[in-house]
Amino acid sequence: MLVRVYVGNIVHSLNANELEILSDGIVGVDEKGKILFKQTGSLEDALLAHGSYYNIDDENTIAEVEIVETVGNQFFVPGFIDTHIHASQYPNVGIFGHSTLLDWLETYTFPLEGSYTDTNRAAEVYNKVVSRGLANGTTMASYYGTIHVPATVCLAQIAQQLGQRALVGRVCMERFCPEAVQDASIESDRDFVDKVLALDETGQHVKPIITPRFAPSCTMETMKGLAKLARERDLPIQTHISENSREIAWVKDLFPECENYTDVYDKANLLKHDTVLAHAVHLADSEVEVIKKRDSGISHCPVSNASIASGIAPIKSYLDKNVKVSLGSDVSGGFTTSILANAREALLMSRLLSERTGNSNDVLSVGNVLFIATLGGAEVCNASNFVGNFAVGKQWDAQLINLDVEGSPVDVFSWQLPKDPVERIEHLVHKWMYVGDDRNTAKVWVDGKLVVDK
Ligand SMILES: Nc1nc2[nH]cnc2c(=O)[nH]1
Ligand SMILES: [Zn+2]
Repeated sequence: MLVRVYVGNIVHSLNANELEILSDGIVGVDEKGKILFKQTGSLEDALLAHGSYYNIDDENTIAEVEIVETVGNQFFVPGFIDTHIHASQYPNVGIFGHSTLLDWLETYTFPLEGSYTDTNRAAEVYNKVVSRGLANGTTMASYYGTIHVPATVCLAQIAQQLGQRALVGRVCMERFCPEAVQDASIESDRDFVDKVLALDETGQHVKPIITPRFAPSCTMETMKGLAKLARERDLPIQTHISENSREIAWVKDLFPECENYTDVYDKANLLKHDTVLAHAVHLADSEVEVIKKRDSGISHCPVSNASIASGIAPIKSYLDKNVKVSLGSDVSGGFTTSILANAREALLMSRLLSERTGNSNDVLSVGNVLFIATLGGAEVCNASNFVGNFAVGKQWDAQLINLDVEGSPVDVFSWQLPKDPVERIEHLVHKWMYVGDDRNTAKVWVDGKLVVDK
């Protein structure tokens, strides 16, 4: 049996507030990408202790050990999980003018999405967006495609081919948009679900996710039908919630029988343990309570929330209330696929919020945002039993970060580095968080397989 051993500087989240930083870490991974052991100390001792994994399989076969060791200013971190990205909107990144949500949808988004009757165009865009995400260290993403079944199945196939884990949603919408982007037929959803389930029987690589666009796009009856389908087939759900003030007022008008935005989804039975709610910028405390009670998760999309001027979500308070929180790029409301850029924006926005509220507790730490970028994402996508950090038994979904790479945007001054090895890695992580980009993502593994090697 081949065992790959990852050695050296290892950084991962244990929970929202605790980063484990090892300078002499050793993680052993089997051929199927499963983490067999994680410890510190001497490599020789570790290999001896786990002899049964690498010694002699039978009289003639000596199993192989492959070692990947960090050198210089390098460290391993878990792959990023982007819990909210519209793959179909990728051609529009950077193109949003002065719009805000509702006019942005009409002006830029619906016309582009309507064009995915052309599956060749979809394939071109989806190859690019999945590759770009992987190059930025995103090992798993929860995608919105469009209403089109062939194009959205194609997105699932491309993620599978390129080796990125993906939840893939056919967007369901039926009103307040051009006819070219209306299809709320449950038959389309059943067809889509069957086709994506057929691609991967484990559900750990690609899986369908039920996707009512947002409350204004669907009637209560349609949302109830989708919730029933998700529950019958044990599938996750994704939608948008409480992103923009005008949108919230509109939802109030459209659903006068409901107490608030969250109540619309609750009455539709859409809130469950694997429901991903994007944005959650302007929730009332009572709504946060309901989301927590249903064990649904939030996808925080800070770059999008700044770009189309939606507002600042109080993420630290959600974490303090033990609500599940993750990060989403929300391409193309957000102009980058980079979850590192979103983690940085989350940090900055939390500082602005704290200035406004006068509450220093609103400030997120680097550890907090690394958590929501990785393990938090796994929790929100109901995948934390197999990815999100380097716990024994999970799969090796990881990035090798190299601050010394040629052309690196980060300059490290060796005389400035703390002597203590753990503090030294912490210093490097902060440098990466604020100054780094995809040039520093040297290698990416999904399921133990190397999918990016720059
Ligand atoms: N950011 C964002 N919000 C939405 N609300 C409904 N649809 C969308 C979308 O495509 N992007
Ligand atoms: Zn969105």
